[in-house]
Amino acid sequence: MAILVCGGAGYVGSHAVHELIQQNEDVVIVDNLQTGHKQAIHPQAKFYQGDIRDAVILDKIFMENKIDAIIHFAANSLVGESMVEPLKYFNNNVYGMQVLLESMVKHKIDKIVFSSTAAVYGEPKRVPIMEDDETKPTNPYGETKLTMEKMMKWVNKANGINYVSLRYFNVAGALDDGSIGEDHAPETHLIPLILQVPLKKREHITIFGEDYPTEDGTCLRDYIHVIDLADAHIRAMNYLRSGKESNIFNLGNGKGFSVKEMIAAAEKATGESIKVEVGARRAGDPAQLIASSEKAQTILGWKPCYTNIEQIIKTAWTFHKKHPNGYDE
Ligand SMILES: NC(=O)c1ccc[n+]([C@@H]2O[C@H](COP(=O)([O-])OP(=O)(O)OC[C@H]3O[C@@H](n4cnc5c(N)ncnc54)[C@H](O)[C@@H]3O)[C@@H](O)[C@H]2O)c1
Ligand SMILES: O=c1ccn([C@@H]2O[C@H](COP(=O)(O)OP(=O)(O)O[C@H]3O[C@H](CO)[C@H](O)[C@H](O)[C@H]3O)[C@@H](O)[C@H]2O)c(=O)[nH]1
Repeated sequence: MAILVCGGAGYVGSHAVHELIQQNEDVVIVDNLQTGHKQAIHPQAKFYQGDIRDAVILDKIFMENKIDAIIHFAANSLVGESMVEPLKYFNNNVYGMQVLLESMVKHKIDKIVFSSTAAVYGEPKRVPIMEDDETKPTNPYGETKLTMEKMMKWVNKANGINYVSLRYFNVAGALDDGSIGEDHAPETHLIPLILQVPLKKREHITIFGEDYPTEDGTCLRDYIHVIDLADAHIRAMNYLRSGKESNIFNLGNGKGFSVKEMIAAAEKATGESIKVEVGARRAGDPAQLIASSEKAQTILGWKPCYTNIEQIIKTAWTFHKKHPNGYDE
């Protein structure tokens, strides 16, 4: 039996595939390569280039392979873009989930592990955030992910498809050897943008606002290493395999780092000084997002291995030094 990884050529998906194959799982990938990279596809995975909104390709995959469970990463995930093109997000994320679930019902696949996000919470009323805290997304991206969670909830009741939704906080880092890592275009995430300065691809990093109600005035985020995240997906899949009920888990390290602390940590990790400018706030940024991952620790037995922020940044640095222009060059 194989695992179908939707979006396995992307940043998080490629690391999850790597860990699945390390654990001797058979992996099938479907990815339309809209943001994914051929070079990130594990050579031992069977790859179908296609779109999850295409029921015909899903039929073909389910008929040609014995699929035990699905891990679903395929989505659009830029908060800013979702504010200006919300329908693109509803189409790819929500309609994509609909076609995938319909196909799962048709082919009697009853397990799915889903990439959700801290963006489902919106502006948190308290930190650390717990899974049953209020969900009130402040952007269409978060709204689509919450809708996708609700679709799984109702399909679970009606059709018996069991799910685990993993609400990630800020994903960071790369495989230790730097063979795969984060390559988004445009890049919007803080760590790869900071690292573009010592790579001489960017003059300085702009801090988006230093007037937040935090100790140094910059936003606090909870950074979780992509390999710890991959491990959580495998645990979630095995949790479903053991017949346990559908569930939702936060995934983070439980500690917030400010933008200024991240820049200082990157200077230490790279041994280079990083030029900084302070700019205006970015619309929609909550002052702090910090996870309580207690539930994942208790129920999935998950424990992050990468808790040192410099070490997390170092793994990203190894990837970027090896691939200064991303995968394609
Ligand atoms: N990176 C983060 O910080 C973060 C945080 C929280 C949640 N997430 C979620 O994790 C998932 C993966 O994020 P990522 O950073 O790896 O993104 P990514 O863009 O690198 O990966 C997504 C992959 O899915 C593919 N894809 C998208 N739409 C598709 C479709 N319709 N059919 C087939 N393939 C399709 C893309 O080509 C890409 O390979 C996303 O669902 C995202 O919302 C990411
Ligand atoms: O050039 C930059 C880029 C980012 N930041 C700041 O750095 C922090 C982290 O920003 P990222 O863009 O790296 O990450 P976000 O916290 O905005 O977003 C992440 O968490 C979200 C959940 O809220 C979504 O899941 C999203 O996909 C995921 O990348 C924010 O305070 C942001 O304002 C800067 O100061 N300068």
